Amino acid sequence: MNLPTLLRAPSPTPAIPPLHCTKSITTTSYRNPNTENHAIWGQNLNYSIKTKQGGILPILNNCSIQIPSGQLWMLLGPNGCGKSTLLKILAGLLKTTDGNIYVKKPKSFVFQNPDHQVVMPTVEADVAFGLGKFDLTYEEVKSRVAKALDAVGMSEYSQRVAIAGALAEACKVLLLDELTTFLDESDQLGVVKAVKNSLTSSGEVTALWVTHRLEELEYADGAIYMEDGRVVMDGDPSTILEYINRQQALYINQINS
Ligand SMILES: Nc1ncnc2c1ncn2[C@@H]1O[C@H](COP(=O)(O)OP(=O)(O)OP(=O)(O)O)[C@@H](O)[C@H]1O
Repeated sequence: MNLPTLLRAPSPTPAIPPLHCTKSITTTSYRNPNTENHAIWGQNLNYSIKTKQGGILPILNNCSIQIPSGQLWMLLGPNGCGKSTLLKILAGLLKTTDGNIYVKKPKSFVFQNPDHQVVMPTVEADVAFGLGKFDLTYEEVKSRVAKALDAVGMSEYSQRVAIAGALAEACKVLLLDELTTFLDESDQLGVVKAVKNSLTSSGEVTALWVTHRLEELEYADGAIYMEDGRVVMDGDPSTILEYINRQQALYINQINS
């Protein structure tokens, strides 16, 4: 049995419906990177993949982004708009087709599923260690470990361990991909607060956090909204939230009419 692959159930429906916007609204204008004030900067990033049929599928289209140092920014947008791709490009896990990038180093990418970290969080594996002497199925071990972690209020600890691993490396930039997707509401807010506290106490770590959960915006210093492979809006989280709520209302009206 592969203990590190223990997974939690996926969270309920994403908060953001497939919105559609046809033009840029209030994106910042991007000049040369100010590396003193910005930890993350990307200009006109393009990324496409080759399809099995030999065609080209564009994923990012002239996508530009900049995040001030020492702040927590959230990256939002409908499913498939390119958030994870952008994050992986900033992390250096994917190469852009073209565009310019600056990301302060050291940087670390924390995956949605903590089991995908290169250095595995050992929380679940440690809890499961004593179960080796029993003849249990994978599902039984998974369920016992989940219940035991729940019982001591540690369900969200794998994510925290993954983040701690990044902080231990003295990372200047944390790139966090939907960390709270597998967590319930109380664990979710615990992880957001842990990241926010780490940033506040260090003063020099910058984090970009991909999320679908609008309630997390409360903890953000800034937010970016993407559609169709590009940034359409960035800045104050409450302005982004108003925009998303307006678009959601329009979307619901459209499907009801
Ligand atoms: N290797 C790949 N092969 C085919 N399509 C891909 C590949 N990688 C990404 N895509 C497509 O690119 C688009 C953007 O993917 P990405 O995962 O970046 O979106 P996302 O905004 O993070 O989505 P989600 O919110 O659902 O996680 C999606 O339509 C996805 O299906």
